[in-house]
Amino acid sequence: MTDPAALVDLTIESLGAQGDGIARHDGKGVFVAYALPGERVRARLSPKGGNAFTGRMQEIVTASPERVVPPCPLFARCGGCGLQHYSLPAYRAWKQQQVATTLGQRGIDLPAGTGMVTVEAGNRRRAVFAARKERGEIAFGFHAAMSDEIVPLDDCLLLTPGLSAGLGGLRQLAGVALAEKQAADIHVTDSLAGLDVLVTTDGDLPMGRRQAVIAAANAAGLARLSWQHGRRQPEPIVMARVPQMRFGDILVDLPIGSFLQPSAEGEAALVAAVTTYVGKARRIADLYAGCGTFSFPLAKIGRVLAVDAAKPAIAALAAAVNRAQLSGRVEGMARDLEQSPLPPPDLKPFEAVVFDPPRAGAEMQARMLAKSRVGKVVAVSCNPASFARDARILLDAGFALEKLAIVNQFVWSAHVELVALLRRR
Ligand SMILES: C[S@@+](CC[C@H](N)C(=O)[O-])C[C@H]1O[C@@H](n2cnc3c(N)ncnc32)[C@H](O)[C@@H]1O
Repeated sequence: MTDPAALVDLTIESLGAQGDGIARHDGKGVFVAYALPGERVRARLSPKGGNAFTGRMQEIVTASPERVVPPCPLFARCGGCGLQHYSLPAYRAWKQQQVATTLGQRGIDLPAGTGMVTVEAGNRRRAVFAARKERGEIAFGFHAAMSDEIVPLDDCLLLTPGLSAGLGGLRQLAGVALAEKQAADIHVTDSLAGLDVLVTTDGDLPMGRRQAVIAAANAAGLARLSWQHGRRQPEPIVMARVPQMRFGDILVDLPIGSFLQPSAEGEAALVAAVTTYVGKARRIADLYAGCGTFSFPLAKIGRVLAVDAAKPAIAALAAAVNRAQLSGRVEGMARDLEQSPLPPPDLKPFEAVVFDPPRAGAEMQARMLAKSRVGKVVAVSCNPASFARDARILLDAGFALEKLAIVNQFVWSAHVELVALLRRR
């Protein structure tokens, strides 16, 4: 049996779903972060639980020809990116292969012509930063990989220019907002009106610090600053301008902490695939609609019912509908689709149904769609595994997977987004 602290030489056979190199040792899998397929590496083992080891890489004995110099000096310290050391063509081919393998495990083949759109770095318009105050000093940046350590950040290649330019002001804000030993997550969206910031932490913002926080938010030019203690209602602290986004031609006021696709370019690619796949339809249901990312572009095709569990998102969508005098064209409905998926009678009016659930997928709704007479389903997913499970339900009910588009909008990470057209045969 291997001494778990032993140094061993390993040959990396493949990359796992999280982007770690995978080797075998003593009949067990070894996961080695930052190692690439084909490489020979020297690693120190530690048990990972189950039938696996973690291998901490000590040396690259033989490097892959696909290994490149990571563009960011913080790479492998900062947990924000996992795959900057892989050449772009190899990285893209691996992502496409990941989707093919995950679907293959459910007996689903990639349709002919499946392509991938890649979003360039420098377009991430949403990010969550970590901040903590220790001995009067503020640490502000991203967490190190699988660690509480905060890697300080002056710039980041992933972020939009607006987010990058805001980093100094956000650090100053965290410095005056947090008490000694207090930690916070700082959620930032680069909206059309400027930065929309939500601080989530384990306490209220006390009166004694409030004026300094308001001054720091104004000095940083934030559009809005909100504060959330645990899971309580977020409280707006500063509202200089209403943070808005444009979906199709329609301006929507963003609710505090609401979902938004991570980049405008990724969103445009998803919207293009969704509207093309829907094609012609008089009535469309947009399930897991958020604030209307797809609903408003789809409203140019047909009448849209937009459904989401988040009441603030549906209220924001409804307000935008009223302002744009789109009532009759787009209707919002707040509903939990996991607890109460739309049943076949409610699905009857729709010629096309779009769904874009969180990572867990839309299993209950897929079961209802399988029993319904809806002819066209367009599935958007950030998790190929739950997509494959839900698609299998539809395929078993007589749908065919006609088209698939992969959107690589999580640059230098192992994540992918995809859009699929399933049509009832
Ligand atoms: C991946 S986001 C997609 C949102 C929107 N389609 C977009 O592109 O901006 C998933 C959405 O599902 C909603 N959601 C999560 N759980 C839900 C549930 N059980 N029922 C209905 N909606 C849910 C979230 O509020 C969120 O808006």
